[in-house]
Amino acid sequence: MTEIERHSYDVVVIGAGGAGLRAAIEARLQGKKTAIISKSLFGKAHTVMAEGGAAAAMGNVNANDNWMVHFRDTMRGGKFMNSWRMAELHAKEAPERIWELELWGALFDRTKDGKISQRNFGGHEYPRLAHVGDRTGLELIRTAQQKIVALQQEDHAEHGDYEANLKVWAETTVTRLLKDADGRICGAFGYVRETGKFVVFEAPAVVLATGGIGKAFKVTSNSWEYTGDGHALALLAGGTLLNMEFVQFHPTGMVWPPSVKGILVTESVRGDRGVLRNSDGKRFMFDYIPEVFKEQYATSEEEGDRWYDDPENNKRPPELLPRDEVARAINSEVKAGRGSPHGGVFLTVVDRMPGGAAEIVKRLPSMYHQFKELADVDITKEPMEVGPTCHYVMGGVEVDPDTGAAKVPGLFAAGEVSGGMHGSNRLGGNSLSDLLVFGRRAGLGAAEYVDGLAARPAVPDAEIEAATTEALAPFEREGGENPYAVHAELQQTMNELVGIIRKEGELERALESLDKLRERVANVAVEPVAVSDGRGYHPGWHLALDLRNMLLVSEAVAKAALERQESRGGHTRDDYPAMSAEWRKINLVCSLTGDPASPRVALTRQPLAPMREDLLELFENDELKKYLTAEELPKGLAEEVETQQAEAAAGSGATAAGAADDEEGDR
Ligand SMILES: Cc1cc2nc3c(=O)[nH]c(=O)nc-3n(C[C@H](O)[C@H](O)[C@H](O)COP(=O)(O)OP(=O)(O)OC[C@H]3O[C@@H](n4cnc5c(N)ncnc54)[C@H](O)[C@@H]3O)c2cc1C
Repeated sequence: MTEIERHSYDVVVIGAGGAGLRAAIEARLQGKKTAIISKSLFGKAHTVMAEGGAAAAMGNVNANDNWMVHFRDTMRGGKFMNSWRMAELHAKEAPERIWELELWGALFDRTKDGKISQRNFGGHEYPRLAHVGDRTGLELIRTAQQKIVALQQEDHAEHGDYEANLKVWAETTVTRLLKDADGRICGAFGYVRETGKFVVFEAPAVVLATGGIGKAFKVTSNSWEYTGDGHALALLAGGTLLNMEFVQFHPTGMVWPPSVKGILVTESVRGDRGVLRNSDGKRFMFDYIPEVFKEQYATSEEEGDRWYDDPENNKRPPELLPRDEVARAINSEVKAGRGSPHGGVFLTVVDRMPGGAAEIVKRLPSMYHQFKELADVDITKEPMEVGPTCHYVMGGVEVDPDTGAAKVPGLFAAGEVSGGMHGSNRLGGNSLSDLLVFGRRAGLGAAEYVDGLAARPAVPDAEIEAATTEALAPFEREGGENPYAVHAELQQTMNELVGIIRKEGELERALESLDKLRERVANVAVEPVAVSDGRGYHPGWHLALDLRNMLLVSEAVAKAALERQESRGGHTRDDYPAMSAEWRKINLVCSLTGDPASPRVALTRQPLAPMREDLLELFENDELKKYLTAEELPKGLAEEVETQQAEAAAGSGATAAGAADDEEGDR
């Protein structure tokens, strides 16, 4: 009989990054007995890697900034596929969450007059990223942990037990969500990594805050824990995932040496005057300004450079276009044979800052050390070599924007694991503020859900038995596959066939490969180790279990990418290069179907909710016409567009479908 510990909570938060910690703090503040479960060490969540900052329209550096401008930028960045309600809540609440963080002890960099400093970033009209050098995520996590310790001290004073109402389960991985007979969440099942011991967390509400999926790709900026666990846990529990085709490839990852390929070079380098050049020395981004952004970006180097000191009277340089645009531009330069020696392009800050080398080191300390230590490159003297790297998944658990509730009663999600907020492409800096805004909302949503229950759901024994059997299965197989070999093949498949530029034939090949990999994943085997019933800190076993998750999310990404026949944000189809207003209206929703022992991803098309009239009014008519179909436009404008289309059709004999610029696209 396998030994299993059992613990009971009101709210279980899976993940100790920014979203998880903020959700847990909120649930505890609402009086709920809360557990935080994290497969990484406490304090080592992926959020600590966030460098650039947290976007919030506080207007500290440019008083013209406000939530409406931030909302507009976010919708533009996401190419209007965002859940507009999430983008609205985010833009309105982000400043409050940053000030709250400051009250809890965060030490942001300051402006000369003592306000929280804000820096420029791609796609943001005004300097908007609150930051701590280039270590903002670390400060966010440090502050949230400090708040958690403060709450634990309060609990100790009241109950004589620090963990009476808020306990952290570090290095503990959840492998299954548990449901009661009525299909409601009743807990989670996992193992302690150090000992391999199994634990059941009984709880009526679970918040998923597990981050992203980058480890399904070979070249990624993401850390080891990004194996799509939360996405897969939601699917396996009957939840749905939204628009998984949208995967962000950050334009600037390190390309050399091979051991560090993919590690991020923060966008702050470009925000702080860094420029991109090809092997001819040309500042090539001026050749890649898409139609939809022509109004907002400089067309000459001189104007772009003037913008840093006088943003009111100049347009921003195209190095600060949204990430998808910059990533595709770099990809095109490399493909055209104008890349750097190791397959990227050059990014340089040499001679670009008024304070010279000393200012570079001061403003970009982590980047200076990263290149010096990992690549032996002194960025104050030499350019960096950079190229696209899988960075962020916009797709994620389909949630109610206000409460973070997923489709399964009792399940909530926040942060990178959730979908909708960023549409087809996330703006830099919008994730850290997303974690705070929606982490808080999900914690609150979970607490209110628990308050509304007449009785706690019971955990059926069969659920625990099934989860135990599944977790032990890799030990039961003899002569099976090596999990590392299977993982390497999965990553290669995703990188090569479902990467930055996609084509129908390649996506079909990817799905065939994933089919074969499914059989191999079902056959991965590991040997017991010498301690703790054979399961004491056993990375091979951990990977064997994570593979199920990576396979499911890979299938979701590949299927959705094959279905969406347009190019938009983090989804570029070589065979459908234009953006289509008709496709914009469609969310692709993934769920699981078939044999529960070997489920398959099923896709359905779901209409995107039309934007509220008062939000539509925040945009210029010309901009709306570029994204929306005629019937989605405000009444007067729709009539104007219909007349134009009718005239165009009569003149050319062509059939006009969708909005005026529908098939013009933006790349
Ligand atoms: C290098 C880098 C720099 C970035 N810079 C910025 C930036 O400047 N600004 C910005 O806005 N965004 C930035 N991002 C994006 C941002 O950091 C992430 O999107 C964000 O931190 C995700 O936070 P999260 O709380 O959703 O997840 P995470 O911080 O990743 O936390 C996930 C947590 O879930 C846990 N977990 C996962 N699976 C399980 C499981 N099965 N069981 C138990 N626990 C589990 C993990 O251990 C971890 O504790 C950056 C990303 C990278 C890679």
